[in-house]
Amino acid sequence: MSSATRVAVIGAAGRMGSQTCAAVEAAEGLELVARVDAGDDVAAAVRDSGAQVAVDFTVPAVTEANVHAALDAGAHVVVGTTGWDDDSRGRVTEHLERLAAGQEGDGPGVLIAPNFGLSAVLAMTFAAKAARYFESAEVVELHHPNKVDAPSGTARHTAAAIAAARADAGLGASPDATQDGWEARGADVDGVRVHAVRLRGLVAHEEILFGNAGEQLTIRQDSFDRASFMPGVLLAVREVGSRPGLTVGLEHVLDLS
Ligand SMILES: NC(=O)C1=CN([C@@H]2O[C@H](COP(=O)(O)OP(=O)(O)OC[C@H]3O[C@@H](n4cnc5c(N)ncnc54)[C@H](O)[C@@H]3O)[C@@H](O)[C@H]2O)C=CC1
Ligand SMILES: O=C(O)C1=N[C@H](C(=O)O)C[C@H](O)C1
Repeated sequence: MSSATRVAVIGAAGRMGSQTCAAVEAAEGLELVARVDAGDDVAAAVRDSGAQVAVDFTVPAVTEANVHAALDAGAHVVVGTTGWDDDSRGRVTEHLERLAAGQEGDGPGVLIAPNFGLSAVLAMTFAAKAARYFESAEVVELHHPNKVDAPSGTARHTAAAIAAARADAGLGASPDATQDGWEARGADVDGVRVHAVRLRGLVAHEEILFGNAGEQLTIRQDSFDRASFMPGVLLAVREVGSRPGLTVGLEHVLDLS
């Protein structure tokens, strides 16, 4: 029997899922054992294939249920799908704790990464470091028009990290004299304005803008091709089994946090 890590991909027919299947098939030490998509029984597919790691690239409405099903089927889980919040992450943590309590040794791991692209992870890390030094901060995310959610998971994660850094530094709200037309000022994510562009030709891009009197810092990253996400996905697949509990963000795996 092969000693390769057995991997199931959920959302296998989608843009990210199909690339992930190809990347797993081409990767040394990994074996693709299940392609799962809408209409399939996730728990049965993961259990029957003997998958050790399940990767979820589906849609926000179903990703949490898929994670619980894959955990119950005995797999570690890597998640790239967006739509997670404190409540859904909390339920996964409780599930992981229940599973760990019922077994010897370390329990399973779940790694949720809003973005697997190195340029995006670095941009978020740099933005979190820069945030304390600037009076103003805003985020612009730009994506292909087939994307179903806005703002992007990456932009939410970026804005939350900026907001936390600003709070730690004792900064208040960014200056903003707007009285009318708030709908044009983007979404409010933890007090940081986030703007979403949907444009044919784009894949996934983010610009983080910081301003002080007389100066500006712009951090920009571009994923021109979904191939850019694959090294991060494969790294997560290889690492998740040695990280019991819930990890949020590839920055922790890359030692950037
Ligand atoms: N973390 C990251 O680096 C990245 C995350 N994403 C996120 O990944 C998710 C998927 O993106 P795309 O692949 O572009 O979407 P997509 O729409 O191309 O693919 C989604 C797939 O999920 C399937 N699906 C729907 N319900 C299902 C269910 N109940 N069980 C199994 N499969 C189901 C669909 O049939 C489809 O094949 C989105 O949330 C997106 O924001 C996308 C790119 C990178
Ligand atoms: O839907 C996408 O395409 C992407 N989704 C993720 C997000 O919402 O941040 C990651 C990346 O931006 C591509």
